[in-house]
Amino acid sequence: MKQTILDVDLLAFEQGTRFQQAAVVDGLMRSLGTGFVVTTSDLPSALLDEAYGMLNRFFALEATTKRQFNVPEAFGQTGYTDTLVETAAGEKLPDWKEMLNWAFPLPDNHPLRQRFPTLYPEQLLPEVAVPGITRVLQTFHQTIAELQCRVLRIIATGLGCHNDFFTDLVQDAPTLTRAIRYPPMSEAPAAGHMWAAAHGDINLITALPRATAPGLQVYIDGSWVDAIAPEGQVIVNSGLMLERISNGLIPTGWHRVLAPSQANLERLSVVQFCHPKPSTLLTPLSNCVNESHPQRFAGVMAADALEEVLYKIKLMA
Ligand SMILES: O=C(O)CCC(=O)C(=O)O
Ligand SMILES: [Fe+2]
Repeated sequence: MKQTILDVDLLAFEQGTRFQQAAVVDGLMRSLGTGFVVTTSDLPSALLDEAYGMLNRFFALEATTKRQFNVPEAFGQTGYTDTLVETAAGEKLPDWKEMLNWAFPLPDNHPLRQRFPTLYPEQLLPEVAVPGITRVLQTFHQTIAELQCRVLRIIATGLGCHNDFFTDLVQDAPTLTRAIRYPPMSEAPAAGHMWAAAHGDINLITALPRATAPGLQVYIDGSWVDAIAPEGQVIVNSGLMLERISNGLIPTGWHRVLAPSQANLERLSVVQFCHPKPSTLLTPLSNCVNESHPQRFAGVMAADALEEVLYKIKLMA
């Protein structure tokens, strides 16, 4: 059967009849069989445009200025990451992209920060270079994080759990928002680099609002398909951690970012990786294990799974 990406109606789940709720859950689970689903976003279009405007100003700065916002010991979990650093697992060539990452700041003495300092670095945003950027990017982060929680409630229901199964797990987690600039391919240092080589994300789910240009492709039924988030909607893809928890029932959504043929085109995107707390033991849910689906994965701590991937993608040098 050909699988397709469906649009899931969050309000029908939250305010609809039992029958409507069941239809939403069913549609979401069918769609996530591809690793992807689309949903309406509460992100005001004006906020997204304001964020892209400020990010454009940041990425247009001199390379030496941008590098002042790099935090070497943060492994790409906050601040600026230069081009040609992140490398998809198993790939030889690094991606042709530069990034700014940020998360919700936790207090110094928060027990999760004390225990997992690598995953909770002191947040650094380029406020001095682009005044006002912190407020815009933090509002963006909060709005999308709340949207991801709403999607997770439907996923939890689809997995046969209480709809709040993920709510505590994502509280104070190192959920990360990432702005990416993909420079024109004509400026790449060698042939063979991609904007972002094929990969699955490590986290639970990732939200991808509209970008400034095409390029995102998703792997469905053995082929690469262009994916463009329509105005007012976000694409959500499932990550490796959700695949593990669901015992493979929800596969990881494989994707890549391929530059269109115009060699002088650049692209900006902002995506958010929704994480569980690093102390979470990610283990297949008993609901998802039966005779025809034997337990595929052992339990692993979320922090270990994340650090292993940060090492493999060359963020943890
Ligand atoms: O830029 C995009 O549209 C996707 C980015 C992405 O897949 C990632 O950073 O993991
Ligand atoms: Fe990704």
